[in-house]
Amino acid sequence: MSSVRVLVATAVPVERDAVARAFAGDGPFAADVIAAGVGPALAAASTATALTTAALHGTPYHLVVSAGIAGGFQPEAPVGSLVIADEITAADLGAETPDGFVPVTELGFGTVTHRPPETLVRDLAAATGARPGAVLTVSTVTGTAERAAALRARHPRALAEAMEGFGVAEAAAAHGLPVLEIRAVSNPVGPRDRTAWRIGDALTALTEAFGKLAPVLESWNQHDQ
Ligand SMILES: O=C(O)c1cccc(C(=O)CC[C@H]2O[C@@H](n3cnc4c(=O)[nH]cnc43)[C@H](O)[C@@H]2O)c1
Repeated sequence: MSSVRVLVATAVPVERDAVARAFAGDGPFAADVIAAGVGPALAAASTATALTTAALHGTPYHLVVSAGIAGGFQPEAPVGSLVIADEITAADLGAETPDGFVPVTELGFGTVTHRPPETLVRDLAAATGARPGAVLTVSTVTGTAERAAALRARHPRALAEAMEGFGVAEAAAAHGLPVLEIRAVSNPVGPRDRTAWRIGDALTALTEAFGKLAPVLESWNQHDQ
């Protein structure tokens, strides 16, 4: 393979622009960055459309990345820090029962977790300083300490929650492609407090992280493909 082609799916245009800033100028790999929309369903639809279009044009992607800001579980993922998913899990895809939440997999359907390539996650974590761990995908932003505690009780390895990773991962899986999720923490997961958001700091951290991706992806391209 001559050059690795990467599709980065963010939710909104400010995230897309933060990632694209890191790719300004000639780089050793081709990356397209799209604002795929907020939430897992729109993210999945937009990502799948982009992947199919590229494949039909004879320029398929080799890797898909979900990226953007996220809520960080405290104290493991402080505001401004970076997280890379070693597990992308849909945390609210299931059924509420008298005995608690049951994931769809236990109801006999589908999947709730996608796992990014282990060595790539390890090498990107080392290159960017991102902490590896589970990143949850939710359709409703957590707004209470009780909900944050319940999520952590069900997912003790969770470092962050966001709203698109699982949708992007489902689209990648439908195309047989590996997926990553890289998030910069803009707010703590927990009680709603808009004064605690640090979106600018998180976007800066996102640009810095993507600026460090190239050598790792090149080496992955040569050795793991
Ligand atoms: O209104 C609120 O209280 C509130 C709190 C945090 C985030 C939001 C959003 O609408 C942003 C959704 C957008 O950003 C990602 N994101 C950022 N922080 C979180 C979070 O704590 N939980 C889930 N998603 C978050 C998400 O991926 C969306 O793209 C509103």
